[in-house]
Amino acid sequence: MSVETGTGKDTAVDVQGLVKRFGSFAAVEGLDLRVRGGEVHGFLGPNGAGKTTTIRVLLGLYRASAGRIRVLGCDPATEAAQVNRHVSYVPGEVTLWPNLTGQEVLDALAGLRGARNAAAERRLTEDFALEPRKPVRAYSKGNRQKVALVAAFAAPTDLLILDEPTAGLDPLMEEVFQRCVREAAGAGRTVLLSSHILAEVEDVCESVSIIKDGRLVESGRLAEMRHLAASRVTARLGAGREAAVRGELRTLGLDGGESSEADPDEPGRSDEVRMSVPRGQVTAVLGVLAAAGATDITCTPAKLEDLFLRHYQAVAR
Ligand SMILES: Nc1ncnc2c1ncn2[C@@H]1O[C@H](COP(=O)(O)OP(=O)(O)OP(=O)(O)O)[C@@H](O)[C@H]1O
Repeated sequence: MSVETGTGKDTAVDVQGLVKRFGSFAAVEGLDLRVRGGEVHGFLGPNGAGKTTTIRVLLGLYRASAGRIRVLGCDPATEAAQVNRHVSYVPGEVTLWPNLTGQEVLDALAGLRGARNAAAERRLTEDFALEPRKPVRAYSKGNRQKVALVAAFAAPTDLLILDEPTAGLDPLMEEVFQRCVREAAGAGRTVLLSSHILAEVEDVCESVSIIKDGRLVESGRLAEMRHLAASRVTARLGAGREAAVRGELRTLGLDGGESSEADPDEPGRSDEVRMSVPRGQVTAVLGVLAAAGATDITCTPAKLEDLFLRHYQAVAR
């Protein structure tokens, strides 16, 4: 199945003005979300932001209260079977039939789907070090998660919707997961990844949407976000230079930075200044610091984590 061509670019997920109410409570309030075909798209937001609710609407498990939703060109409210044929879904808490073995679960899931790539399944079972002969009731949370991941990646689907899929995976398996995501994208599949593991998102996603209180607060390509985010600059200033340097930083439109007191146990050491500097001003700031004879100058490029965390603060509704 090919993705929808609706906005000039192939769009795998196209959500406009989604509202989902539970009684009088709006879990999602006018959300726009667009995922282009073939990209790995991070779906971020604090607890309770509405990610799982949105995903459930995408899968046709919840009916939207309002909005236009298209998944691979289909409306999940009326074409859920069509959507589910072409979508792999992994929830954060996988529940499986406890009396079946891992392999029997994979057989059952493939049977329900009606399509299977047995070779991919065998390879993924090995990659994720899954013990397919064990009964599911003997599996740890991480192992149950692995069964769902093997089934999802092995299925011949165009879109993977992964809702906190790596909760419970150990670091080695996290690596396998990231490799699988990259391979899926390399094969032209689209991935929508909801995750609280910011490093994971930073490593595998090309673009992200951040939601809060059921609304989109930021969306875009990570490379561009990185470019917009500020760098961290620290330096040590000689005694008596601080006021002059702060004055010069203010003329550049910066707030002069924070400073830490000189360590009383090390009287020879001067004060440290720390500041957040927009990328375009880094060269000018380094020039000011160098001219003032600053030492131990460090400049750390923007971490996406800082950008993300900005949106996680002040969550209370
Ligand atoms: N079936 C439901 N009935 C009533 N309220 C619900 C229901 N499902 C979710 N909610 C509420 O909707 C809001 C959004 O929940 P949702 O699970 O979508 O958030 P989330 O972004 O996935 O959070 P988390 O990161 O914690 O998994 C929350 O306030 C939640 O309590």
